[in-house]
Amino acid sequence: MSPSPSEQPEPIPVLLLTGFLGSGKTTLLSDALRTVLGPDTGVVINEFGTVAVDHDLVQVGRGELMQTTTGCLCCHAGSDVEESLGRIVEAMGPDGERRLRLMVVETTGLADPAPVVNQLRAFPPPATGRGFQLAGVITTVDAATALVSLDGHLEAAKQIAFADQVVLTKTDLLDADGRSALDGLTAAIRDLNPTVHIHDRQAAGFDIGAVFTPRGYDVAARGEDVRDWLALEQVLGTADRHGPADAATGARHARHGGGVTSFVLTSEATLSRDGFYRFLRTLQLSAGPKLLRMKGLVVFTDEPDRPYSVHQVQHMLSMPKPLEAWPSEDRRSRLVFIVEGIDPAPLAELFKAAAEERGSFLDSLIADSLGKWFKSGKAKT
Ligand SMILES: Nc1nc2c(ncn2[C@@H]2O[C@H](COP(=O)(O)OP(=O)(O)OP(=O)(O)O)[C@@H](O)[C@H]2O)c(=O)[nH]1
Repeated sequence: MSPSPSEQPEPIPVLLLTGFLGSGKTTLLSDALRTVLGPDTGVVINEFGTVAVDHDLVQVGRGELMQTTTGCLCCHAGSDVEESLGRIVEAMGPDGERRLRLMVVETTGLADPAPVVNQLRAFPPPATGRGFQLAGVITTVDAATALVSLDGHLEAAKQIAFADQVVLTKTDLLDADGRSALDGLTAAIRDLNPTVHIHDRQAAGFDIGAVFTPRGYDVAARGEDVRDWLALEQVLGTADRHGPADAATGARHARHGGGVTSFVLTSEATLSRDGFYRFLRTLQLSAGPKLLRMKGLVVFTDEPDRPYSVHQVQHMLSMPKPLEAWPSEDRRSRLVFIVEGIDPAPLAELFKAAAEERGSFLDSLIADSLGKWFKSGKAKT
């Protein structure tokens, strides 16, 4: 028999953390875990590719409180969110459910929030135990690239429309032109979501605790578009909108972004540092807006005991940064790419040549690859 409402314990609040590719979700979450979220917070991280990297970049040592899912949550919302949250509760042991204060679910940068929000709102009260309740949607917005992302990707707009808290990131990277464009970006956010709270991650008074405080999530406060999208999702269900994976590369052909694919490049062998830097430079010079996101861990031959994290978001490349230690047993170099119209095969060749530092071969490949990328039938002009 279900417990009566007066006996029903408080559900575990769930915060949804979303935001377009590379907008700073994992960085914000890591900071929150370090500063304001205690050991009573469970975390589910969903990644687009087949190889999880964010899990390694968040924090070492969260053990059973961390679950990673690959494949896109918005395509498998039903099973994945509930199962992952349930696994965390289970792993905490008999007393775990009572001790959990909060769950945070980080989606992929390409996730459509509508099916995930629908799912989180629809969890029925459990026959026993606490169950889960959506307690807020936090969306990170990259001040340096958001206007371009909003232009080409409906998901970026939907992520803002569903938020009750928007966190503007990377305002520290803006030059004078970027600063003056900031008013335009704020206006675009307000157009999509007039009542959202907007925080600047880099402002002196930024209150990360307030952003990660569970609250009620009121769909009625989010506007008509959000209500329509939620209703539409209920009709459409969670059909696989990313399409089948390519058998050879594991690349997935997404219908979300019209030709967005993901693939991963790995190397068991350590990489030549010079070769890898040339590989990065080539990417930055040639891929342009076709490269939506690249991230991963690499290990260099001259420093085999320490991995480096590497990030590129559209044209913005962050140089590799050393991590203090290996975050897991997996000691391969691995790079996850999310691209729109780049053929993975020449990129894989280029990466291999870089790893081996085949100098002149690398140079000839660079020239070849550029040609292949831009001649590719899949490439957009
Ligand atoms: N300068 C600066 N860099 C930032 C800021 N926030 C994030 N970054 C950097 O932006 C890059 C991407 O950050 P992530 O936190 O991995 O972004 P993400 O949204 O989790 O990325 P995906 O999960 O791939 O969509 C990393 O190199 C971060 O260090 C910020 O406020 N300022």
